[in-house]
Amino acid sequence: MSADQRGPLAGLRVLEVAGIGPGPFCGMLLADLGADVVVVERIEAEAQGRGPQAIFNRGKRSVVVDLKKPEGVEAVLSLAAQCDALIEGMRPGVMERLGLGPDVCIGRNPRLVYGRMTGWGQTGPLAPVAGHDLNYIALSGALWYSGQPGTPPLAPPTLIGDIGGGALYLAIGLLSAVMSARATGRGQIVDAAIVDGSAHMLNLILGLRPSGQLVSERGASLLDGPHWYSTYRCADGHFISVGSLEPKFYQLLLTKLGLAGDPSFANGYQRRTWPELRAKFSELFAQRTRAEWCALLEGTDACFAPVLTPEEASVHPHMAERGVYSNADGVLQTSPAPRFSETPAATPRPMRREPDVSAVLQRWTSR
Ligand SMILES: CC(=O)SCCNC(=O)CCNC(=O)[C@H](O)C(C)(C)COP(=O)(O)OP(=O)(O)OC[C@H]1O[C@@H](n2cnc3c(N)ncnc32)[C@H](O)[C@@H]1OP(=O)(O)O
Repeated sequence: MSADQRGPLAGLRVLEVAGIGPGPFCGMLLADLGADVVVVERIEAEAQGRGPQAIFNRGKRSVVVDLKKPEGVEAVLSLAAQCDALIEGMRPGVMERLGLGPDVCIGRNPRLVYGRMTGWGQTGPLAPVAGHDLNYIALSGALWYSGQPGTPPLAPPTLIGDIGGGALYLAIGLLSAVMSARATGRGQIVDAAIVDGSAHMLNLILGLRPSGQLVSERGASLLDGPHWYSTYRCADGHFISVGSLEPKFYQLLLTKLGLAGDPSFANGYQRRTWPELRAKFSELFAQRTRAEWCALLEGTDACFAPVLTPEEASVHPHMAERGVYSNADGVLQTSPAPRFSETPAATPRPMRREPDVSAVLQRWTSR
């Protein structure tokens, strides 16, 4: 184990076949927490610069291998034989065609956890076709919930599908299967599909259906309709958020806004009042700048926060004190999460390219 592999996953060896989006993000998460992640890059892989790879490949090492050559496939099999987990995110069937399918890899290493990251999953009528985050969450039911009446659904770019429903579910799947392999000596395949993960994430809000707090009509549910759970534009064009879900916090918000005595807000929990009260809030919040609303509401129990850009977030006193963002190597990025009291993660360093596969094998077989 090298000195920079610090964190709760130190000693875990992961082989990542280079892909796009959720697979590499999962590899970054594991590397952030101390795993030794080696990426199998394509021959034409760009040199690591300040592109997107600079962040999601941080903390990893890489080797360039041509998987279209038998010796390249054999080299990757020799790495698979020495690691705990493998991540691949190609179209179903591609790894098998290359001679690197789960049967072959687990045949070489019975304890291997073989992680497969896709949008549609390994099975089902859509499994073989191309798609991206937005398509996967649209099909899963997770996209439907976003948006206001009369507007098309809006999803935070790739956060719900690629990251929430994809990379994070792959990570928990891999770590669960590694725990199981350590107990039983048997590895297995983890089929992490964004349609499964993003649908699974819906369970929290699906729980609101029986009570009628989640309904099919846009803008009429507990978390997309009320004026007290929304974002608003301020006088300077910036935005703020209020999320005063509980009556005592709503009352405080009204008091702070000077609306406690206004009878129209007294029934603010009744759905029929929401469109009118939302319009009133919009008018009110448009009268002052974001900074003025922060001065009035931030740091109180009114459940308020300004909507910040990542650059602004990085210097906000709360975020800065916790060191959530860093500017490592001149690239704005966020720090490893979550935090561990006994095995803190190391500060991520840029990916380093190994001269060849034998350099990795030497490290992986020397301990
Ligand atoms: C913004 C987002 O939503 S990101 C999430 C995108 N979706 C996914 O990742 C889901 C799973 N992946 C996929 O469905 C597909 O990989 C897609 C749609 C992303 C891309 O499709 P394609 O570009 O057609 O790639 P596909 O995965 O089918 O094949 C990869 C090719 O690269 C080749 N390849 C991969 N690594 C190497 C290597 N190191 N050396 C040589 N060839 C390589 C494979 O052999 C394969 O070529 P082949 O079909 O000739 O055998």
